[in-house]
This record gives sequence, structure tokens and C-alpha cells, in this order.
Amino acid sequence: MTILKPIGEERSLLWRCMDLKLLMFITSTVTLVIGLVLLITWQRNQRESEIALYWSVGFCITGVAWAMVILVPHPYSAFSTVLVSTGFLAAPMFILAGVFVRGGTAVPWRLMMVACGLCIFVQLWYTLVANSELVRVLNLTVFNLVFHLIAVYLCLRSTADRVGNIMLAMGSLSIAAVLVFRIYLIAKNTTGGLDAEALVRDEVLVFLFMPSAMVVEGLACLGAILLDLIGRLTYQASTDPMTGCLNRRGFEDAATNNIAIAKRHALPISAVICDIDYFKRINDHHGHSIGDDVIKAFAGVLKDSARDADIVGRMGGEEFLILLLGCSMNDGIEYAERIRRRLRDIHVPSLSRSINMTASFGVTEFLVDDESLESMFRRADRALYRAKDAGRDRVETCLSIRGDVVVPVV
Ligand SMILES: Nc1nc2c(ncn2[C@@H]2O[C@H](COP(=O)(O)OP(=O)(O)OP(=O)(O)O)[C@@H](O)[C@H]2O)c(=O)[nH]1
Repeated sequence: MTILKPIGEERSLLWRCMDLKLLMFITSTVTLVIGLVLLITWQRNQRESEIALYWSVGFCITGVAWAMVILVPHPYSAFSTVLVSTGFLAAPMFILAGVFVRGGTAVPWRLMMVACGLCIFVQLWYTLVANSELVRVLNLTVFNLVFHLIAVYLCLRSTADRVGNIMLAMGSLSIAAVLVFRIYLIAKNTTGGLDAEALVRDEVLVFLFMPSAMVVEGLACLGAILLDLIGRLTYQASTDPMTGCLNRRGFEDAATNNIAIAKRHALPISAVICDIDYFKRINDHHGHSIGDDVIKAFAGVLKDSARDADIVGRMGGEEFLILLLGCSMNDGIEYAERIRRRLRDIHVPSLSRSINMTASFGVTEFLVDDESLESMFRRADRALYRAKDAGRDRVETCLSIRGDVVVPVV
């Protein structure tokens, strides 16, 4: 195989090429800047974004590796081969790790380390024993390519956060394209005898594309982190941290959307408001922390009993509101009764004894006369007061506050 032949004299020609060093310097600087920007993103984000740290480490180490290629004397010693190779394997490995973490999968570190170890072994072999610079470069390029292609595959396979994943896939793909181009050039210039002049000329091409590919990949990483951040902030702004239910604001937004859908498709929609009975006593007897556990257990029952299309919101304290899409008032009553019965089986542990709870429910349905959510929620509230007045642990309904004849939407 011609590709296994050592380059010998031509190797020094490659390293005397100033253009190549200048391009490597640009790549090194671009990569380091991206790494530092990612590091700042991680720091600013109260160190929450583990992914930003992975990518930052990846880019910073690659930047240093490019700098080492310029600074380390050639031909490489065993030590510099390990240093440079580790540097060039770190970026794809950390980028891949970030993609794994982002997709919610554990990083197969052991497997990745074994792959890197294998690559470095081949690197050493071809540097010191076989004396083939070309195969060394080819080996590193192929390993890099494999890591990037796995990253592309993982991003495209993931169904969550399509935009962020497509951006990441494009980033990894741009580097993969440069690496494939490099393999093609090496193959072209070595089959049928080594053409060292052409090899040097073509390497310049590779290093011309590399900084742009690094920028695309860096921007993709930053974009994905930004999307994650926006997603997390939106989630925090609309979610009650204690129960994981929607908070008042999140509930109102979701409810407005659901009402619009129900109106468009002429679907019935019912609202259930519920409140734990004598909750103040639980707080007074067992303390606020146990009170919190009771609220969490109550919210758990509400969420488990709802379908995906339903929305469950905590309106404050121990009061919750549930909007049931496609459900008439009878369905709403059934849902409330189901929860009321399930609460009997819930026991919240406390220091003295386990706590049981009951709750009261008010149910209503969205009516043709309802101009806004407000009027429906007022009726549900009225029904809840009736349930409380009638002795609690019961479900009451209200279709009209004034006792008029009312027409449900469907
Ligand atoms: N532990 C805990 N208590 C809360 C929280 N939010 C509000 N509370 C308390 O919940 C209690 C609500 O009491 P009330 O509104 O009088 O209701 P209640 O005792 O359940 O009486 P009824 O609803 O009439 O059966 C108050 O003591 C609030 O301080 C919370 O997040 N955690």
C-alpha cells in the first residue's frame, strides 16, 4: 500500500511551509476564542450548564493542540506525539460527551478512552516504528471523523429540541466534511506514488477550511446552549418549583391556548378547582415542611389522574386548577371524584403519624357565553365554596352564578 510509505525528506517541506503555520495559528486562535466564550457562558450561567463546560474544554484543548503543532519541533518525539494526538482527540470526544449529556444519556467514557488510547497507540507506532507521518495523520483524521459522525448521528436521532440538535449536527458535519476532504486529498496524492508537492499544496486547502468549520461548530454549540437556556428560563417562569405543576402565569397561558383549540374544534372543556381541607391545621400540627410534603403528594395525585392534554396549575397555597380539554362537566365531575377517592389511599409520613388528607372540588364547564377564562374560573370558585360550606371532602358544580339557563360550548 503506497499510503504506508514514509514521507522522508518531503516531510520537512511540509513543515517549512509558512502558509500552513499561519493557517494553523488562525485555527488555534479561533478555536481558543470559541473555547473561552463557551467557558464564560458556563461561568455566567451560574455553572449550571454542564454541557457548556464540556464543549469549552474540548475547544480550548484543540486550540492548544493547534498551537503545539506550530511550536513542537518536527519530527515528533514519542512525548509530543502523545501530547498532540491527545489534544486533537479531546475536542471531538468532549463535543460528543456534550451531545450525550444534552440527550440525557450517560457518557460512555470508558469506551471513548479505549478508542483514544487505541488511536494514540497507532500514532506512536507510525511515528516511532513505521516512521510514516502520513499514516499518523490519516489515523488521527479517521478517529476524529468517527467521533464527529457519531455526534451527527446522535443529534439527528434525537427527537427533542429539533432546532438545537439540527444546529449541532450541522456543526459536527462541517468538521466531518473537512476531514473527509483531507482523507480524499491524502488518498489522491499517494495512490500511484507520493506527490509531496501536491500534498503540501492541498494541506493548505484543508487548513483554509478548518477555521471556518471550527467557527460553524462553535456557533452551533453556543446556539444549542442558548436554546437550552431559553428553554430552562421559560420552564422556570411558568412552573411551580415545589410541585412541578404550572404556576398561575404558566397555567393562564396554557389555558388560553387550550380554550382557543377547544373553540376551533368545538370541543367541550371543563375546569376543576380543588383545595386541601383544613390544610392550616396540618401546617400548625406538623410544621411547614410536612405541609409541603402534603401539597406535593396532592399535586402528584392530580397530575397522575390527568391526561397529557389536560393542564394542572397551582394557583397558590394548597389550591389547584385543572383544565380538562375535550371533557364535558360530567367528565370533570368524574375526574374530581376519582381524585377524591384516591386521596383516601394517600398517607404522607410525618414524625408522629402518617397524615391523611381530604379535598373539596368545584367543577364547571366552558360556556358559549364565556368571553374569557375569568368567568369560568369564577364559577368553579363558586362551586368550591359550596363544597366547603357543605362540609368539605365533596364535589360541587356551578353552571351559572346567577342561576340563569346556560348553554355549554358543545
Ligand atoms: N406548607 C405550606 N403551607 C402553605 C403554602 N402556601 C400556603 N400555605 C398555608 O396554607 C394555609 C391555607 O389555609 P386556609 O386558606 O385557611 O385553608 P384551610 O386551612 O385549608 O381551610 P379550608 O380551605 O377552608 O379547608 C395557610 O396557613 C398558609 O400559610 C406552602 O407552600 N407550603
